[in-house]
Amino acid sequence: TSNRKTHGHHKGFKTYPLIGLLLEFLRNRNRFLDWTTQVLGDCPTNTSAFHRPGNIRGVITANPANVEHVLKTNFESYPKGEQFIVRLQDFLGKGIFNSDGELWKLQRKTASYEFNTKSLRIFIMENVRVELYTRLIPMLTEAVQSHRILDLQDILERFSFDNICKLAFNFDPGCLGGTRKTGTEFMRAFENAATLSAGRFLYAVPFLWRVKKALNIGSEATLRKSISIVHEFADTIIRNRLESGADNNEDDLLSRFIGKDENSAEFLRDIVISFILAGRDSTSSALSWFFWLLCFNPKVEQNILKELKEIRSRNRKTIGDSYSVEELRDMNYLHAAISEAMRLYPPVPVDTKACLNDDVLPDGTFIRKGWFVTYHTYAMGRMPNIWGEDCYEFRPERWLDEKGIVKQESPFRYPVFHAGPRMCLGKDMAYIQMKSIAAAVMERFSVEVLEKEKSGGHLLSLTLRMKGGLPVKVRERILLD
Ligand code: HEM
Repeated sequence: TSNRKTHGHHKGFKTYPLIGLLLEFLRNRNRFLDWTTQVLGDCPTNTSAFHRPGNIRGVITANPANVEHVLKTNFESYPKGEQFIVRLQDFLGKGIFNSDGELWKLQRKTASYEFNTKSLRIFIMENVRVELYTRLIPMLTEAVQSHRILDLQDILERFSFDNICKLAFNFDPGCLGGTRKTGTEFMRAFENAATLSAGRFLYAVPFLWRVKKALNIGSEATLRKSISIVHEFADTIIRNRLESGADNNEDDLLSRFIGKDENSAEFLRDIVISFILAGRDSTSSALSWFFWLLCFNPKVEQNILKELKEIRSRNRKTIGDSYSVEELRDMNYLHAAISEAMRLYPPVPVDTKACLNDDVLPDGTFIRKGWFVTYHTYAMGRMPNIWGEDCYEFRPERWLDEKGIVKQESPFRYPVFHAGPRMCLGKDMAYIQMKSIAAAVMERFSVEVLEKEKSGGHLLSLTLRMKGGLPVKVRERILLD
């Protein structure tokens, strides 16, 4: 770190006359997260202005007080904003993930009510159980027997895509080990639509995508095609459901939204797609990094296995039984280890809002109306003033109190699930899913990451994914209960 401080007197992002940050932006585009983490770490309040041509100006921050101000205290002044909404509109329409103001509030109200119902939790638990026992475990068992190398990230992405489609509109695409071709096609189209929409933020010339869209060429042509596949697919399910009229009483989110308000078929599609996007590859991202980190931390792995064993023996269970919600809740160490993995590798590493009024952030940084503000969750996990000098170490213990119970962390210091009125709705569901998968896999299999020193690079789309996937070999784990 002393080395970094000798770079010069200038703190923050360099600005060149005329071309702004363009040179540095282009040079560092592929290592955006680590570059910006280093710059913010060198700034006195971990906050810096950012400017690149096309009149893109804003503030990037890794400061908890600023995050609280933007996400909560002054929430009304920092919506998603036009820049965000315009780029994602073709794909997401007016869904919860891509709306502000009244439109957002309405969907949020229905959704937060439904996410707190017992019936939804039971539905989620059952979906996870079925996917684990009929797909994931058989697939890993087969890989043990055939010595096959697996891409664990791909498998986890398929798992969570199946899961979120069940939750959203009770459709099982069968992406993991299924034989349904249409399901996999839907997943691919969805992935392309998400990645290419996000790609609209990365143009060196910000509005080039509009030109390509108007001409329907290149990535914009692919995007249009992917979106139409996704939309047609969702429309068919929704039309059938609407036609079934009074019979429509399923446990999924679609039914819950049909039951609540008079929503048009198109709006229902927007709602469903937003939920699929929100719940799609965040848990798989978190778990991929979690399994990767475990390979460097065998002691943590042992501690998790010990905790699982205690829970099994307390509840007279053996390996092969599934865990209840209460048992999952008792897995404090596993919870801590997953939270710790997401501290270092947050599934949503940076997140941006628009600024509606001139304002001064709590640390004194001025921000002008029309600028953006980005809070940098990835950098925040690597700030010594938040987590201490050992912030680069993977240490689940930092999450536990003396009794071994998980401590609540301030969402402004750890905005992995966002914070304030727009905080993630799926947090509990995500932990249920991640803990169920981790427990079921770890007590049956040992996972060996291949080329573990080489892996660990990341790809940036809307979520943080591992470059080149996560190639692993699984072996049967013999545990003596
Ligand atoms: C480890 C897993 C997850 C992480 C780290 C995560 C993180 C986040 C973050 C950072 C946001 C804020 C995005 C923004 O508006 O700028 C968000 C929003 C949201 N998340 Fe999650 N999420 C996870 C899993 C899920 C799951 C499984 C669901 C299930 C459907 C879900 C549903 C949502 C919804 C609906 C929103 C939008 C809330 C709103 O705008 O009011 N999330 N999540």
